[in-house]
Amino acid sequence: MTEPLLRVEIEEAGYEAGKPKIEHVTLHVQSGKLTGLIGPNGAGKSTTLKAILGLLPEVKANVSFTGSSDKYAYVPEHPVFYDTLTLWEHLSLAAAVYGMDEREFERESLLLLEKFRMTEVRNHLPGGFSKGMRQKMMLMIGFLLKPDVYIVDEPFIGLDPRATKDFLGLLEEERLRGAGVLMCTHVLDTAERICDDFILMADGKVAASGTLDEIRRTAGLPGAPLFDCFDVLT
Ligand SMILES: Nc1ncnc2c1ncn2[C@@H]1O[C@H](COP(=O)(O)OP(=O)(O)OP(=O)(O)O)[C@@H](O)[C@H]1O
Repeated sequence: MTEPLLRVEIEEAGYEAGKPKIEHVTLHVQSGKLTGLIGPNGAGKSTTLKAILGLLPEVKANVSFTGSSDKYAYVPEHPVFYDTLTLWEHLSLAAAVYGMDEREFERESLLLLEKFRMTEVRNHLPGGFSKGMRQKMMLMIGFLLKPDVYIVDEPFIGLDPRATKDFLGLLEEERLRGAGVLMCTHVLDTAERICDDFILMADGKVAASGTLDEIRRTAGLPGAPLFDCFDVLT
């Protein structure tokens, strides 16, 4: 097996000393693969992402990004934005922070605006955007950076079916380019369709991991949909 782009071994992590919320979470994200992080509410998925991103006060873990450029994009579940910057200015700011070439920035941003059907609102402030439009803005910033690894927290909730399709199309392009994706989601039928492997969490631990067939074997449910395995294992 080739060297993963992201290697995570969390011994324990949490929000307060002596009160770990997750324990013994190991996961790898491979180039060109999409890993789904799934589990019921409160299972520890977001905590795992925060531990990976270095956003938690209490973490005992080894996290290594081994991609060529060490670049990753985090797309949060709840959009974070500046009230006084337009959509275009958000893209421009991200490009500047990552030292992107001006012409490449313009070309890629215009393409992304078109793909996400947001060209007409590119000079608008996100305060006036709908939930889905804000979510699209976050996704566009992620895609603009063309990172080795995408860490995406629940991307589907605010997106309408067409935007979901646009997003999945772009994700597929990125996967073909060799990017790896770690994605948290509750939308199990989509996860089942698009993910190469899964980490199923329950009660702060990994309840099962591997390909859908491996998850089915762990659940003792050959041929079953992911939803049924989820039910049995959590
Ligand atoms: N900021 C916080 N401070 C203290 N405890 C927290 C905090 N955020 C989450 N927790 C706790 O950590 C545990 C795991 O929560 P986490 O948010 O990781 O779950 P999740 O799997 O992402 O759930 P969901 O599907 O509902 O988003 C829960 O017991 C939760 O109460």
